[in-house]
Amino acid sequence: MPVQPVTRFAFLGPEGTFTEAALHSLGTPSEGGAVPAPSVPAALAMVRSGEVDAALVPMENSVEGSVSPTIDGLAGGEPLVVTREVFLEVDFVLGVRPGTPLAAVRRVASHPHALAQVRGWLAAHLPDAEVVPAASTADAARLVAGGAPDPAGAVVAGAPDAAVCPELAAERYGLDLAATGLADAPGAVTRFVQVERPGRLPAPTGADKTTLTCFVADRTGALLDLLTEFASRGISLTRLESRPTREGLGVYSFSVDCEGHVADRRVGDALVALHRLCDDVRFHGSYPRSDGRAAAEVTERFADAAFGTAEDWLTRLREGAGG
Ligand SMILES: O=C(O)C(=O)Cc1ccccc1
Repeated sequence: MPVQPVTRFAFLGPEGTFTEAALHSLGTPSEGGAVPAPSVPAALAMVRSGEVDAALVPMENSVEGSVSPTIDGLAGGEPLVVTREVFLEVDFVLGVRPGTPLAAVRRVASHPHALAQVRGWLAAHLPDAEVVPAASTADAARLVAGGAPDPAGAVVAGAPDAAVCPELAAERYGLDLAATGLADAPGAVTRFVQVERPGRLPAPTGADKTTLTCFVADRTGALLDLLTEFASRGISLTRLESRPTREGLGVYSFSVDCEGHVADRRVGDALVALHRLCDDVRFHGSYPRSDGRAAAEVTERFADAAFGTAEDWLTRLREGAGG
């Protein structure tokens, strides 16, 4: 299959988000090839409509866990596949309009995942501030910059007066840094994924991941059965998330990242079993692990050769041979 170069990327915007930093860390795209989207669903919609070739969106964070709009955006709608992942260490500053002292901050805005990672800092330093969600960290910075103090020195109603954001976003929107190093858990890492329309399957590298959504019937042991298909083939999961299907309380799908590539026999074999077992399985791609770590010990029993030998044996049996 010919590999089409990705030239136009949507990213969770506006300018100055962690997602944009992650995109630039990939060395892509070229001038004018990065298009800010107002939300994750909007970025995915731009891929589906063909307006862009790919989107870079946050998938999960080492402190706050999965980013639901990304998980749900893959699970529903026209098929999309992950073709690359990238990790970025994130830390936060408090951006304020120039001249605003910390004591004057009444309302703090940011992306919910950022707010969750600075909860302790906010409780210690701004215990009375109202905390409001924004579409992204940079959107919060943009909103703060747009707010102006009224002549009496109070903040115009509605605008937040501080943003929890990357230092780059504070700079981009002309904000002062009222505080730096806000993260409650230093060294937190966010994983971003490159999402495309199906049609391009990255070649196996020996250190890959595969992403799936499994829709299981509402019955006793369904999750155990699903997990068994991976475990019995020596496949480790690197992420497992249950998400409501919106059909009613108690009806869930499972979003799974596992080690290995669909071209690996053990992964292909597990997918066949899951297809038989589940109401539906959506394949969201196989792609290289960004840490390059090979699947934890693919032992001889789970290697491609072992599957080949076993299948040859079955073929001989079906041809009437004994053994
Ligand atoms: O809002 C951003 O800057 C994002 O890219 C999403 C996000 C939010 C918090 C941590 C990591 C990524």
